[in-house]
This record gives sequence, C-alpha cells and structure tokens, in this order.
Amino acid sequence: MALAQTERLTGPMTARDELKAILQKKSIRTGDFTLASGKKSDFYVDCRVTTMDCRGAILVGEVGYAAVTEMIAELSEKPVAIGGMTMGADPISLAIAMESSRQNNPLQMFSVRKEAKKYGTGKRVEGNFNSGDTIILVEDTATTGGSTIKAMDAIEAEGGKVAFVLILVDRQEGAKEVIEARGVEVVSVYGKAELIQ
Ligand SMILES: O=P(O)(O)OC[C@H]1O[C@H](OP(=O)(O)OP(=O)(O)O)[C@H](O)[C@@H]1O
Ligand SMILES: O=C(O)c1cc(=O)[nH]c(=O)[nH]1
Repeated sequence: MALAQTERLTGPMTARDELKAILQKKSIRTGDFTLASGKKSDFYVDCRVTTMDCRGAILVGEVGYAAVTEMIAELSEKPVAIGGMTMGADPISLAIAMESSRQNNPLQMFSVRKEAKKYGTGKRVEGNFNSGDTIILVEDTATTGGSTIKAMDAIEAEGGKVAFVLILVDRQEGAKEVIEARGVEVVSVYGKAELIQ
C-alpha cells in the first residue's frame, strides 16, 4: 500500500512512523548472513541504506534527537557529544548532532575507529571528543553488544564517560543486557519485533 494511502486510513504519519517505513522498505533483509560476532543469521538490518537515505537521514536526526533529549532530561550531567563505532553509527550521530544545533542545544560529533590510525594523529577517537567528556554512544544495530562494548572501552580508555547508549534498531538478542551489565542504560528507537510486524 502506498504511504499516502496508509496515511489517509490511519491519520498523519509521525517522523517515527515514516522512518520505520523506510527501514522496513530499504533495510530489512532475509538471506544467509554472517554477523560481526561470527554468528550466522537469516535476518539482517542494513541500517546504512536508511541512515544514508536523503529523507531517512533527516528523520534519523529528528527522531534520534527527540529520543536523546528525553534521556538527557533525566541526567544530572549533560552529555557534550554523540558518536559511536564507525561506520554504522556515523550517519546517525551526524544527523542527531545537526538537529541538536538546529534546536540550539548543541551536541558535538565524534567517531570511534575500529583500530587506531597507524599514521597522522594516530587517533582511535576522531572528531569532537576530549578526555573528560560525557558522551552519548550510538549504534545502528546491536546483536551481541560486543561492538558497543569495544566502543565504550575506547572512550573510557581516553578518559570519556558514557552517559547512555542509543541504538537505532535493537535485534533483541541480548545486547541491551550485556551493555546494561556495564552500568550504562540503553535506549533503542526500534526493536526487531516492531520492524518485522
Ligand atoms: O552487537 P554486535 O554483535 O557487535 O553486532 C552489531 C555491530 O555489527 C555491525 O557493525 P560492523 O562490524 O558490521 O561494521 P560497519 O558498521 O563498519 O559495517 C553494526 O554496525 C554493529 O556495530
Ligand atoms: O550483528 C551484525 O553484525 C549485524 C546485524 C544486523 O542486523 N545488521 C548489521 O548491520 N550488523
């Protein structure tokens, strides 16, 4: 059914609904996949095609910024930056950072390399991150939570503090529990169950 037709039947689409529709149309895949953890799966969410979609990126900014603002309201220490493990987290972090500037509530952006650069500055964490910063850690999708833990280790090794983790699509396979066992709260925008309805 065309989106406009759905809208006539169910009322105006929110940004969250519209982003969900793009994820369902472009990002959900079935097939034979090997995951970052080495696990095999017949299901894959390629968030990149949505977060790098010209409309998807705007919606990620709006929906993601609303989610982080709600979390920040409960914190005693306001985060100063947002970022995560390259590359899945990068377009999400940038979209939210740009929306934060539009809303006059700036969050700077950084990106965690999978390995420290072997030349130049030799950095593992690139962009706007400084030792002592409290930050929001972003993931496009999480399965085991292993990549998020690696990013968290990199941030903490450089003197940062993770306020909370934002996951765009949680595959609901244990990542939230693994991350929260480190004492860091996880908020996800969508769970797999909602996207495959
Ligand atoms: O929770 P986990 O079991 O760690 O799996 C999730 C991770 O896997 C993907 O990253 P990938 O390593 O494929 O990198 P990419 O973003 O560079 O494509 C995804 O972006 C997450 O970071
Ligand atoms: O676990 C992963 O590597 C993974 C799962 C998934 O659904 N999407 C993705 O990009 N990575």
